[in-house]
Amino acid sequence: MYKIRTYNTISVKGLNRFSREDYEVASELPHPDAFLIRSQKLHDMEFPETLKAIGRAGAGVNNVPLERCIEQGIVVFNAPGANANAVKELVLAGMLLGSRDIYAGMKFVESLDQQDGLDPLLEKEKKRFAGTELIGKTLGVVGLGNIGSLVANMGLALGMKVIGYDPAISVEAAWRLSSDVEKMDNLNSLFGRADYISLHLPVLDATRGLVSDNLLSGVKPSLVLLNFARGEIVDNSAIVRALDDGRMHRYVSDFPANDTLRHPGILQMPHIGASTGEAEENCAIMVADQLMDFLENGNIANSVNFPNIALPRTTPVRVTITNRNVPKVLNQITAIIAEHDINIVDMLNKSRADLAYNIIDLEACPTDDSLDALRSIEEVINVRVLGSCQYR
Ligand SMILES: NC(=O)c1ccc[n+]([C@@H]2O[C@H](COP(=O)([O-])OP(=O)(O)OC[C@H]3O[C@@H](n4cnc5c(N)ncnc54)[C@H](O)[C@@H]3O)[C@@H](O)[C@H]2O)c1
Ligand SMILES: O=C(O)[C@H](O)COP(=O)(O)O
Repeated sequence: MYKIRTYNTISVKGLNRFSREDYEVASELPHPDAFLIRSQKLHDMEFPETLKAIGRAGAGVNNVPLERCIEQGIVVFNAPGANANAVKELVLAGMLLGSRDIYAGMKFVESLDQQDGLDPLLEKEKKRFAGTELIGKTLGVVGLGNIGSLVANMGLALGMKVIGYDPAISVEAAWRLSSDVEKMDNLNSLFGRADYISLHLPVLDATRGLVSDNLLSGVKPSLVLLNFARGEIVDNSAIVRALDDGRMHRYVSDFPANDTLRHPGILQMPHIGASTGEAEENCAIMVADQLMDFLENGNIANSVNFPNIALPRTTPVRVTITNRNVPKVLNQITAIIAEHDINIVDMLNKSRADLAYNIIDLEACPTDDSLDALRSIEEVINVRVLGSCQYR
């Protein structure tokens, strides 16, 4: 029986992927094989020794200590693209909220009491809530991955001119992107030209505080900056300075913070970019399927720290081995298996940065001694046996 410990609200459709016969799934579960999470912060958590995998039902993995997971051989999965449409649609709402004074206009209407002469009052006051249109304006998209590419294409569909910046765009994302999106060589040029800028990059050491006084020094006063990526990418004090000095128009953010609350130029939402039924289902289903294939077959798809790898099962007994990616480990592994007279039927080895991962299908169950020998190889991080073998 595999044990999945859940954090946050995970869609039932995803939870139902786990069969009752083979899986126990609950929020309070000792000795879990895997965590299934959304934005739960794991940096300060000591992981149980039984933990083999973490499934993030979403895109951003800044809440997971990836380096520690590599050291401990824990595979971290996410759900790339599964919530991209939900975010794209909220960006559209954000662009409209930033260009038309919808929020202030609605607050004004809510402040009114029933009265005679309501119509003339509305007609008199509506000039306070006039705005501008999106058509013909320039949209700058920073990060052209799953979400950014959808946002860029949406901008074109709205009749906007779209410019984009992504120094590490993937081939898949580049295929998705319309050739009408103009590629920018640097962020300063993008920030200098755009009327709307939408951020769709991960928070990393290199992107923390990226939107700073420097970048905001050359923007248009009409600028609406949209942040549905992560709060840490933007220096809030620089935003407040730019708004207070009239150097930009609005900041629309999915990441409220104490220093941005109640600023009239900042429109904030409570991190709801991915909070649609569809996105929650897509993410939970994708990650649940990935976790099951990993726990049952050792295959890895959409990991953010391990190589992606899949080998069709050729025998009932499969061993997976994670090791540090240095020379001669594979030789030692196959030598130990041969010394114990076990036939390898099929195997696959893949590496990613400092990690290597092996899937080995065997003709018979490995013995206790052979497993001890494999685990004692200095560079081996973990060894799993998948199949109904009995051990002491
Ligand atoms: N508000 C929400 O609820 C919500 C929902 C989903 C994702 N997100 C955030 O949005 C981010 C992007 O999501 P995604 O699904 O598009 O991810 P993705 O991995 O598909 O795309 C991210 C893109 O950013 C690019 N990038 C990296 N560093 C960059 C830099 N310095 N400048 C410009 N581009 C850079 C990458 O090359 C990649 O193409 C996530 O990391 C997450 O933090 C927020
Ligand atoms: O990175 C993501 O996928 C989003 O920030 C969504 O986070 P959530 O799953 O907590 O809504």
